Amino acid sequence: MAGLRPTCCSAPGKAILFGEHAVVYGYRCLVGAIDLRTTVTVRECQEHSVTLVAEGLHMSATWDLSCIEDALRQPAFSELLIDPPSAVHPPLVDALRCLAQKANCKAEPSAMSTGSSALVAFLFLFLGIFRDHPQPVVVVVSTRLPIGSGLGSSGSFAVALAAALLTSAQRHAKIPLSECPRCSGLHAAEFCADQLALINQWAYQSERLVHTNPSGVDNTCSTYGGVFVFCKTPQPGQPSCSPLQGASASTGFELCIVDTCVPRETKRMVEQVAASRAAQPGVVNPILASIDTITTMAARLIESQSEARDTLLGSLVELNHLQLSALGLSIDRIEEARAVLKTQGIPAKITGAGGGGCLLGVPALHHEQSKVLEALLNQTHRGDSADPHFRVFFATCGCPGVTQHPLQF
Ligand SMILES: Nc1ncnc2c1ncn2[C@@H]1O[C@H](COP(=O)(O)OP(=O)(O)O)[C@@H](O)[C@H]1O
Ligand SMILES: C[C@@](O)(CCOP(=O)(O)O)CC(=O)O
Repeated sequence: MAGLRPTCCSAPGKAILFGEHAVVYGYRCLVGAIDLRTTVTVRECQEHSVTLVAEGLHMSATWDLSCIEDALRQPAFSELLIDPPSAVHPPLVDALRCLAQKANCKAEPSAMSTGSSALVAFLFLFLGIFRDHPQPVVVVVSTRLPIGSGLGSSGSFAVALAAALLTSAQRHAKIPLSECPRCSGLHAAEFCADQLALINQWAYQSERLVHTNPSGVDNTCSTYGGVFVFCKTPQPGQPSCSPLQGASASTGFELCIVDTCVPRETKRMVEQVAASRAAQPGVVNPILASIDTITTMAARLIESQSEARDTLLGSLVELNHLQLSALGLSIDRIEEARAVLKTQGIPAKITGAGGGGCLLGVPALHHEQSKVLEALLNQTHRGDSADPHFRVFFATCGCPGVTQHPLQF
């Protein structure tokens, strides 16, 4: 068989402009890929082992290759790990968790709980893609995204990893880059439509392992890039995506992001909304439906060249935040940041799952203004001095999706 092809791929994070949580229930969501990317390199390993180095989590994990080969002979893997995947069955999840625990792991104790779902996702993708010919590899993951903050770090991790593993497995990948007829004419860094669909399919199932019930917006945005309206369809993993038209969508636009630096887990926040919806459907369902109305209005506004656009978008941002807050997704620190932003005339809303994480402000400020804002936020912060500080930064929205890069040796 062909040897392992050393590979480097990156995938962007995402910012949900409008529609988070509602998107889980089949409503629309407006999302853009941002220029903070996760990069994955895959290289052959000299030892008889498989190693994942997750730099952002300060964690590394190694399995002896024979341990992986033994696992692959178990029915949970040989029968339930299908290529390409369309489901993650509970016995497979249990078997992946069990194998994750067999890793020789080096990590700060604080990274262990965050890291465990990363290990399960990694094993799912590695075993699934290399299932017939597991090879000794070292996989290194680095990211410019804050992890667990609402900017889609897990989706970009899954997409960059799936792309890098599929590319490096070459012979095993269903559509090797060099042999795909649709690829002729594409830039070397690009993937063709079939490859993107395959990457997205693997990444979506990987996201299901981390989040249980993801809408699929994060992995789809990291795969395809751009700015688009996303909606789940009854076919799992086959969403409807309508790219935004107009100048802003094609050139991209800047977002002002405020990170509260309060960690939270998407899975838990999604479960919280599901519990409220089950307890109070008559209250929660109309909120979700009205989020959809705002999402549609915002998409039309961004496409328009209206002079009043920023002002109108600002009021939609404000309204959408109040809806998310009514769903119980805000916390004191988010409201504290919003109050400071308001004094500067910047409407801001939760982006992503909420409960901590990031806010996005409209319109974006100049870089110098953002430093003043960051200082102001940290000065007026009423919390304990041991609390992490607010961070203010920029992201360009509308960036390219998953990409291959030349490998630096
Ligand atoms: N760069 C990375 N390296 C390893 N694991 C990652 C990375 N980024 C994200 N993850 C995984 O994704 C989880 C965070 O997902 P989530 O709670 O959805 O936050 P986010 O909003 O950033 O996607 C982490 O706990 C970790 O398991
Ligand atoms: C809350 C949700 O709509 C977005 C979650 O985004 P993030 O994982 O917080 O980056 C969940 C989902 O779409 O699966």
